[in-house]
Amino acid sequence: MSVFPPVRRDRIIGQLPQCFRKDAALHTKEEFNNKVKTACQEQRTGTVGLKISKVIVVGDLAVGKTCLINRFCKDAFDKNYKATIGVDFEMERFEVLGVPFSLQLWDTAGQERFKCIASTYYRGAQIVIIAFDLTNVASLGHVRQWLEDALKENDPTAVQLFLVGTKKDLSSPAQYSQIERDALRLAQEISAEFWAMSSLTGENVKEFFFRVAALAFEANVLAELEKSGSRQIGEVVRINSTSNSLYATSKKKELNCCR
Ligand SMILES: Nc1nc2c(ncn2[C@@H]2O[C@H](COP(=O)(O)OP(=O)(O)OP(=O)(O)O)[C@@H](O)[C@H]2O)c(=O)[nH]1
Ligand SMILES: [Mg+2]
Repeated sequence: MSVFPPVRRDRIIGQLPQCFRKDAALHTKEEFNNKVKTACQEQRTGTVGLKISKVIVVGDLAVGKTCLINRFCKDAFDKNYKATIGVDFEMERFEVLGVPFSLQLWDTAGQERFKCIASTYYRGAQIVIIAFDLTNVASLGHVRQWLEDALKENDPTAVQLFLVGTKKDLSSPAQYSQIERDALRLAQEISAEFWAMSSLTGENVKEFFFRVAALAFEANVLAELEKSGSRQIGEVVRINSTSNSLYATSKKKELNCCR
């Protein structure tokens, strides 16, 4: 008998959720990797079903990190700002291609005075989400610093990186297209997948977290297959080695500067 509660019906992922922008994506494939699909069908996903992948959400104070997590996990939105003190976390259980998969979402403090507490929780992250406010250019300017801090505690080559613009409901179309241009350029430079969303309206929030869960799951299954000597089903698989992976060759080089 499973010790976990059943997965919610609205957390079931049967198809690969698509990226937001093809020019700033971790990969642009339309479907899950074939080796992953086969492994799931044949129930050869090893320990992935028992794993909990750690996700950290970082970024300037008041950019909307807590609201983002609350919109997805609780379908709630609070217009009053309450600073996160240190960290907080939520667990989210998914079923991906029939296999249970969990994300532990760590909501961290953006305020300078709480940063040193929060940064002690960065370690062991598989996914780093850097949030900035689409109506605040300075918050986009601080993204590289957040990246550097997050990667100090983690293996840059193992981390999947997302750059998320928040508060889309507050930006005018002209303001949005200007900041999106800069954000796309930065996302490409740091090998991150770019998304824009609103926690107030919920626009793109569920799509984004489904994409995060799916890509984290895919990477975990590929790693598991590699670990268990996947020669039975073909040659050894390397994560990020497909031609569709936009950042396959640039990732290591780019991220070394942030160590
Ligand atoms: N209009 C609008 N307001 C938002 C949105 N997301 C967050 N806010 C508001 O922005 C303020 C800050 O949101 P938080 O989620 O608390 O920000 P935070 O990044 O967690 O801040 P720290 O915990 O201090 O790092 C709050 O007043 C929210 O209501 C959004 O999508 N649209
Ligand atoms: Mg917060």
